[in-house]
Amino acid sequence: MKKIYSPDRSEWNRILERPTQTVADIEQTVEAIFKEVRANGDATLRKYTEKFDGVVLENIVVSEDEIEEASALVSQELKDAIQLAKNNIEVFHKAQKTSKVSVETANGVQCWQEKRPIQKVGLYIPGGTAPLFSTILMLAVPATIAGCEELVLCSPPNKEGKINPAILYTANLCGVTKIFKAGGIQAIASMAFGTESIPQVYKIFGPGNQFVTVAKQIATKHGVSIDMPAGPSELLVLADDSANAAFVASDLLSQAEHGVDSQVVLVSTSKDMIDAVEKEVEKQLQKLPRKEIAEKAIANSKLIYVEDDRTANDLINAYGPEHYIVCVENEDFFVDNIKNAGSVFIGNYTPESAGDYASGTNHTLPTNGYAKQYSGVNLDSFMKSMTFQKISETGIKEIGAAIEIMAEAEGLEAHKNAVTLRLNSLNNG
Ligand SMILES: NC(=O)c1ccc[n+]([C@@H]2O[C@H](COP(=O)([O-])OP(=O)(O)OC[C@H]3O[C@@H](n4cnc5c(N)ncnc54)[C@H](O)[C@@H]3O)[C@@H](O)[C@H]2O)c1
Ligand SMILES: N[C@H](CO)Cc1c[nH]c[nH+]1
Ligand SMILES: [Zn+2]
Repeated sequence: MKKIYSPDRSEWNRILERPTQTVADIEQTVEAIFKEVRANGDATLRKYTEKFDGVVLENIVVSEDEIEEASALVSQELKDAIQLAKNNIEVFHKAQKTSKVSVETANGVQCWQEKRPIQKVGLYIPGGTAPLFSTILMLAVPATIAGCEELVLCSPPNKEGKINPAILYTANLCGVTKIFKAGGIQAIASMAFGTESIPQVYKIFGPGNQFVTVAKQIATKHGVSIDMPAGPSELLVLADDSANAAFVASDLLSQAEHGVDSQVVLVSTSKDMIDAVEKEVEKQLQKLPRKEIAEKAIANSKLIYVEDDRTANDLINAYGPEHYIVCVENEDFFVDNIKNAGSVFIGNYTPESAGDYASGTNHTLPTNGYAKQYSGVNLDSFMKSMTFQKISETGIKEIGAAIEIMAEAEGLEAHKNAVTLRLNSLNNG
């Protein structure tokens, strides 16, 4: 990890640059695969599954038998843990329901706003380096609470042409029945355009590596919307001397082990804490089964010393981390003043892993600085807000003249006429 002391503000962007490829880097590859999928559907999906996942697919659609077999391969202990996590995620996302907003803006003019579910949604479940079955809970649970009608799930197959049993078990538990063996760019393209096997959807959700993330961004040019760019995992920990260095190191490593392009950062006003965390990271790293991956991510990561709380807070807002752990005595100041972060974890006993799995919050979150403008997945992500209005005879008399004047000023006579006809009919009647 690179130690940086009191960096000048002008250097912050450079120091905190993400190791991730962006749209510009892989746009051409993505567009070429999109074009092929659009033209040749399943045949292209098979071709790129062979190329990128190294498997010749027998079937793209997961069968009922495969789902049944998978359930038998998942231990009761894991099933119970998944159930506990599902319950908490349901509680938190059900609590996000809001009632309709209705107001009489002028005498006889009633306006209201209601939410309606997005009918067809695509759920991407990462499976390249680890089978992230927890992501199904994060997507299928809110989609179901929202009332989405069609849930389409894609996840990359392994070398045997199968999807991990825990993914199939969790999908089935969440009532997802349309499950397809498709990963990466080819999966996103398939959901964007539809193929012989995979239905086209209106909005694509879910995290993934840089190829998945850029493919989702490109999909928006082809009429599909997305939750947000949710790419390689990131964590920023803010710690002072009240933090536990071993806990902090374990949190940094928890996100470093996701992928070589994960980014983890420690910000501290204590040089002693920085040194202690560095030692702990080195110690804990040796014991990790995914040491090789975590080591590469850690090599890219930063330990940053800043002189005071205000500078620390400004730097964190300039970075906009996906996950932000606050482990300092002065926690209220930082919690009150965070403007850009996907999800915030407060105190020594709130590991980021809790949000990844079981506390109830959603782990599908904006990365690469997109926390500055995007929310993480939540119940509203699966809904659209629609407005309604009903205007009475009194109401049109109340606002009609203003509409006529404004329409005329914009040179739109037909607009004006739609009001004038009604006012005349009321005046003549
Ligand atoms: N931001 C979030 O909310 C969030 C949540 C969970 C996971 N994540 C991130 O998701 C990612 C999961 O990545 P993963 O790789 O394990 O699984 P993945 O399913 O996202 O990607 C695997 C697919 O990538 C494609 N691929 C691999 N190499 C390629 C290449 N050279 N060219 C084109 N396509 C290629 C393959 O088709 C493969 O199926 C990690 O980076 C993790 O940090 C983010
Ligand atoms: N930390 C990931 C979000 O960046 C989510 C996840 C799933 N499983 C474990 N972690
Ligand atoms: Zn994680």
